[in-house]
Amino acid sequence: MQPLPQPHQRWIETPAMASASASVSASELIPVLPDDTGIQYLGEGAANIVYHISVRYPTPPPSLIEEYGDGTPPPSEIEDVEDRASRAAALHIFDNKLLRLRKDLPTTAPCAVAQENWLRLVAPLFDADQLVQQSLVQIRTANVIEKLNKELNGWEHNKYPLRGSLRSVDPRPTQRHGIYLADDEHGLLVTDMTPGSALNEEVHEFKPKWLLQSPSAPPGSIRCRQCARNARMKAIFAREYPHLAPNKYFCPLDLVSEDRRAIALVASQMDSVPSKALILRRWLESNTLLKRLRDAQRKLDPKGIFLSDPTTEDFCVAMTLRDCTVFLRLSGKGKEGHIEARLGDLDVKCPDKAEYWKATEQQLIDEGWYTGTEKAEDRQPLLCSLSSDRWKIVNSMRNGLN
Ligand SMILES: O=P(O)(O)O[C@@H]1[C@@H](OP(=O)(O)O)[C@H](OP(=O)(O)O)[C@H](O)[C@H](OP(=O)(O)O)[C@H]1OP(=O)(O)O
Ligand SMILES: Nc1ncnc2c1ncn2[C@@H]1O[C@H](COP(=O)(O)OP(=O)(O)OP(=O)(O)O)[C@@H](O)[C@H]1O
Repeated sequence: MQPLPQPHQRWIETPAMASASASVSASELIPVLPDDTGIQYLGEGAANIVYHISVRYPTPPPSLIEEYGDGTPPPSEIEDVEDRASRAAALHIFDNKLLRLRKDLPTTAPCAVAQENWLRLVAPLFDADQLVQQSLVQIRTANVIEKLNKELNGWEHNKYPLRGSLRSVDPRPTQRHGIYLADDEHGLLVTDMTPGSALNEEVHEFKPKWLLQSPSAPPGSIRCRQCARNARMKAIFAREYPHLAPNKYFCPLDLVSEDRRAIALVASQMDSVPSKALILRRWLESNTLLKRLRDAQRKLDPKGIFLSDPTTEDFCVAMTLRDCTVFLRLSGKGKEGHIEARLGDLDVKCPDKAEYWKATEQQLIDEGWYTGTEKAEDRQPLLCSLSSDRWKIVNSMRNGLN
């Protein structure tokens, strides 16, 4: 198994990386984002910022070529119109795409490297229509990063909208302030999974996280890895904000359960509107995507962080699959309803995170979060599907007894 690059040589010099830069040097194959593209902030996570893009089509629209009709124009005009038509056709690659740009962090890789890793290590694990597709786009010529970083910075320092900005207020979550975009040659064009203009279309986004117990969880665990992590986070939150209700969460094992009651529960936890929960339930009962994701998580890390080499590609891809996002686009109604499901946020993790992964696991074990033996003052309800008390607690919560 080929190790991923080590910290001091991160993201360079392996054969895979060399082929990435080779493909990038064939830059004529990578589309260029036109200078006058409209770029509008959509959202961000810890590592990337995602933007809506609107490219400007040449005017008059190419359909005019048909409107010349019988009065044949001079050849130069025809050439001009044809030229514009072919430029417009080339711009269609930007249709239904978002622009995803990485933040300047030690754990993010240049987009060209991320793309090479995604193509080689992630895309083969799924069908094309199960993934948010991604491809490189050149952004250097349009000075995109400089402009966008100014905008991000401006939001933090100005109370009023920047000139030319469509946003009236800072859309960035406060905890994301202070981190900006990396000055890369490339960005990624990704399948746009935001709701379309069609009536009733909406998108549900969630992280399925660890769909199986952690291989290094202690014997007798009554919480799965994610429920252990969530219980710990809830306890920290409760100490800091004793009067606020914590975020709701669900047990990821329920997402791939064969028990219809567990699926109904998780669907209702994911969306409290009954009609939406019903759509989610039907999808959870019938989809093959999440089980495929679970099986890949198992295959790529059967031993866990303490017994595997966390710097291998397999391990890093397993961790990637434990932190990806599912986008569900719901359209239509009732039985006519359709769901398009795709996995996104599949940048192969950096092996530099190994110490963090080990420390996280050790903490969950040592503090008793897996075994439900956390300190009495931090005690959290045992809502994980691995706990035999789970239904009793769920029912008492439903009856308002908890
Ligand atoms: O450690 P976890 O399980 O809490 O996952 C981290 C995520 O936290 P979450 O629990 O999903 O809110 C975390 O997400 P947020 O910052 O909470 O949006 C990141 O995705 C992080 O990965 P990276 O540092 O961006 O590569 C994630 O780190 P790893 O997947 O590398 O562990
Ligand atoms: N293909 C997409 N279609 C629609 N929205 C998207 C898409 N990709 C990302 N987004 C939106 O942008 C947000 C941030 O994107 P993304 O998950 O790629 O960031 P990240 O930094 O990689 O996340 P993480 O914190 O998990 O590392 C998402 O939560 C989602 O709301």
